[in-house]
Amino acid sequence: MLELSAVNSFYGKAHVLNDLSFTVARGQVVALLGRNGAGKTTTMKSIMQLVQPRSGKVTFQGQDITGMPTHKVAKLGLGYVPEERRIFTDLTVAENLEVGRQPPRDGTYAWTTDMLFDLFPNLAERRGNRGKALSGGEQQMLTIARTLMGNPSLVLLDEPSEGIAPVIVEQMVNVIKTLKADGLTVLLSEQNLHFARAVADMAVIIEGGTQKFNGTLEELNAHPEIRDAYLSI
Ligand SMILES: Nc1ncnc2c1ncn2[C@@H]1O[C@H](COP(=O)(O)OP(=O)(O)OP(=O)(O)O)[C@@H](O)[C@H]1O
Repeated sequence: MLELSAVNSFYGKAHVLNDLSFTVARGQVVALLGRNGAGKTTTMKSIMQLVQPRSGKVTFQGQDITGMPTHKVAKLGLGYVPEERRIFTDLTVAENLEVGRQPPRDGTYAWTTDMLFDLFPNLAERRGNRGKALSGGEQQMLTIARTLMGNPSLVLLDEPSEGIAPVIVEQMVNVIKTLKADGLTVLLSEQNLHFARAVADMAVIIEGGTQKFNGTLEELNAHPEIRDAYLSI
């Protein structure tokens, strides 16, 4: 469904992604793992074309999206939840969701606010509260819910468990499992192997923008030396 082929991305002269190649198959949850500064966010941005790869190719549903403007990439059905929570603090939870509304595409889920409130009960309780009244974890949930209002077929989640309370992390695990059961494809970046183990089918590990591992979580579990070399536990 999504394929990166020999992607090289730079910030000025700094070469941050080196010949990165991996695929995300329809219906899979893939975890992009690596330490701080490994290049996870740059990979997400290179998929969304917020950073345009200098060479290599990004293909989504068979279409080459390399160099395409980001808003067009989003229109094709790629939803992006960046690491920094982007909600409108002066709008209510319900209003924030409305801002994200996009017409459904063929074959994708057509989310309604009621469906999202079922998925995120905390947000349902706080639907009339302004964004600024929410906790960090609730803001993270709202950012995800708002992205789902755009009816994406693939969601990119950049470090969804970062900086949120353990009880909310457990809810996030359930949300991702539900999305997978509903047929959504997910690529998430994580430093937290525990979280990845709970939700992901496949793991891609990067270090210094270079791929070090690509396989199932079972394969990764069978190789603790890879985990020790490239991940902080
Ligand atoms: N706007 C930028 N300009 C220059 N260098 C950058 C920029 N953004 C990131 N970098 C550098 O690119 C490298 C990869 O950063 P990136 O944010 O992709 O890593 P990451 O794996 O997502 O880490 P984190 O967990 O900190 O988000 C790092 O060395 C970082 O310092």
